[in-house]
Amino acid sequence: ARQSWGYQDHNGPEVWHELFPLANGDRQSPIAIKSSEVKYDPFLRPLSFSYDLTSPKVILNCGYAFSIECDDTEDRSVLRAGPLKGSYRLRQLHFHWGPTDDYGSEHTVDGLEFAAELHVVHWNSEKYPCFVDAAQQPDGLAIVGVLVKGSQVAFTNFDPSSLFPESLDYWTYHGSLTVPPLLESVIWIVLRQPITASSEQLATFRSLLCSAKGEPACCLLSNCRPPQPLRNRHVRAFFH
Ligand SMILES: N/C(=N\S(N)(=O)=O)N1CCCC1
Ligand SMILES: [Zn+2]
Repeated sequence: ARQSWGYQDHNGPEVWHELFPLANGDRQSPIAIKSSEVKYDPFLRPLSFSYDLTSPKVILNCGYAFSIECDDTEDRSVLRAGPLKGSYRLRQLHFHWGPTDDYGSEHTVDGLEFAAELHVVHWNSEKYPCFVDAAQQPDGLAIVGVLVKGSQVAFTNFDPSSLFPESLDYWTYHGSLTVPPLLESVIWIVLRQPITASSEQLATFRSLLCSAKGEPACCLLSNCRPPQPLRNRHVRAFFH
């Protein structure tokens, strides 16, 4: 079915509220992280993840990005600890990017926009039977956001942790999906240290098509939602 929303003027983030009223909700994502306003939380634990190389199954164009979909029928690849209670099962990973290397990340840090952003999506498999159910719950999903800055870098294998930066320092806050249905079910864990991608890799992102087969080719030049109001939320830091 034709996608009802996208990133162009007629169907982009500024009009998502027309079809998805949650767009104006109180825990929307992404946000602009202001490092001077985050609060160190000594009770936050280090992230703990274990990813099985065989979990990723397919890579596909999901219309708003390309995503690597994983087999989440059992607890083979999980994320634990950090700000989380219990364990969250790997579902999929995908990227967001912009029309040039100057911007394209969804979260920003002290006004800094990065070239792109990786999202590694997990769901609370201890409390809920499946991703779709978990996505309706305030503690249903945990998404690791990895900022990507433009430059030359080697880039290899499917193990999502191969894409994590050296430091696992992170900020965390309660938010939402950044794409419709914008469900406010996400515990965001945004890593402080960015990874790097080459200009050629970012250009390849932009060559992805958002037009359906048989339609005139239309490239997905950008798929990043701008930061949303923080409202009555605090961002906690794992690091000093
Ligand atoms: N995780 C997601 N979006 S995002 N950009 O919040 O990570 N989704 C997973 C399936 C539908 C959207
Ligand atoms: Zn995303």
